[in-house]
Amino acid sequence: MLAPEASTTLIARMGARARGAAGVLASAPDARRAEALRCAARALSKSSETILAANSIDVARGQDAGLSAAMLDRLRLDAARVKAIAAGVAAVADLVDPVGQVIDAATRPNGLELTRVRVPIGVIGIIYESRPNVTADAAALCVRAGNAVILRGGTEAIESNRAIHAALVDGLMQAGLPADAVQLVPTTDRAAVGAMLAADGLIDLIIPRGGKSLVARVQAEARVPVLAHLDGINHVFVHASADPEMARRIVLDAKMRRTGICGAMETLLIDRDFVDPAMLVEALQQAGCEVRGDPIEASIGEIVKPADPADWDTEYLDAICSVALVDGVDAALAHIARHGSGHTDAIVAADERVAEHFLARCDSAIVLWNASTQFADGAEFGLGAEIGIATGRLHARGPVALEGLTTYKWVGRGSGQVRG
Ligand SMILES: NC(=O)C1=CN([C@@H]2O[C@H](COP(=O)(O)OP(=O)(O)OC[C@H]3O[C@@H](n4cnc5c(N)ncnc54)[C@H](OP(=O)(O)O)[C@@H]3O)[C@@H](O)[C@H]2O)C=CC1
Ligand SMILES: N[C@@H](CCC(=O)OP(=O)(O)O)C(=O)O
Repeated sequence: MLAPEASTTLIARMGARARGAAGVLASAPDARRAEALRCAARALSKSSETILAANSIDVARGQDAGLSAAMLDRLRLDAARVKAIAAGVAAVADLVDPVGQVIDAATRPNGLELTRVRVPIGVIGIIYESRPNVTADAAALCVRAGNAVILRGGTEAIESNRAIHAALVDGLMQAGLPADAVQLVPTTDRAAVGAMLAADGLIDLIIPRGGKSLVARVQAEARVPVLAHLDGINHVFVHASADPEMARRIVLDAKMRRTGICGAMETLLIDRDFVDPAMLVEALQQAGCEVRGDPIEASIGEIVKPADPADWDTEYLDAICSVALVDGVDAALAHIARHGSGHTDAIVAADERVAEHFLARCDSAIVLWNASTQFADGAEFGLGAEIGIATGRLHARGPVALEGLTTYKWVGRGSGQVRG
């Protein structure tokens, strides 16, 4: 266990080094930042065996600790996955540089020319789950957008993360950029997470990517601005006007394509006037999903397990789903407002007016009409990659990639104007 003062000192040192590196990155030419990522991609490929050996230590420890099959799958690497990680880093190098982009420009009546120009945020701290590919993805996106990053990955992935981090640093140094641009918190002690959350002035933005326990800690302790990437209690609402076959396909995909990702549907809301609610419930059950609902509602078919109040607020991340009948779109919106987590919610409807009402009123980061919630993904949105899905209310919502990792500044060009 680290004493709180020791973790504060550790993060303060890392933050100071990151600040120095952020200055270098922000002024480095685009080609240099891109080159660093290409070198890092090559270093990752070359270190494949070292990374896999480190990963096998993590996986063995995870097995001993009784990690679930889903968590072990997220943790485990093989040669193909390492290759995909390296390819992902190289792909970020090919994205268009956001730094220096002019967002808009105007000339004031007095002749003062104003532009808004994209700039890096500075030092970003990311706290994320035990999934080693996130170490490379997050670092690559931060560096490409001119930011230094402090990475705090999940405990179970520490050895894998150390090996991946070493390759990333190798790439930075080959391109003449500072190693301190990408730092990995060297301890798994959660005191370091607390120190990151309190590191105002050292870290400019914290991105917490995780579930309930992390949410609670961030809410209680964060003194640094937070771009929350939190849980996905996602809904699909099937309106009375929905085409039944389209509804069936979307509901099945939203729940069952991958049950363990944050974009999976957790609650199905069906309009009481929809033609065949039981068909949707049966389709889920036949696909192996446990459906929890109100067994008294005969029209939703045979419900083996009743839903209790906690179900509406549960992110199962598993082949389990809650289902409720609701009276129209406004009742669905009220349910989502009460129980949703601001991640991704969808409506299936043929009635355009109802769908547009839902899209306008549902206040989640991603709202979809006639499409599966599993599209919540940076690559699917054409962003090239993602840090994750931002679930808060700040400027960057939904899939966050390069643009979300920048801020802007106003640049004024005058010819001697004074305000007088
Ligand atoms: N919105 C998005 O983009 C994404 C959201 N998620 C969400 O993440 C969750 C699944 O991931 P899971 O593995 O359970 O993630 P956890 O929330 O358990 O862990 C994520 C990270 O937070 C840390 N952490 C958790 N609780 C605390 C605490 N109390 N104090 C300090 N650090 C803490 C963990 O550290 P430690 O190693 O010590 O446990 C880990 O580094 C789901 O809710 C999923 O929806 C996942 C991916 C993307
Ligand atoms: N947005 C990504 C998944 C992000 C995610 O949920 O990650 P994880 O919980 O670590 O498996 C996708 O749709 O593939």
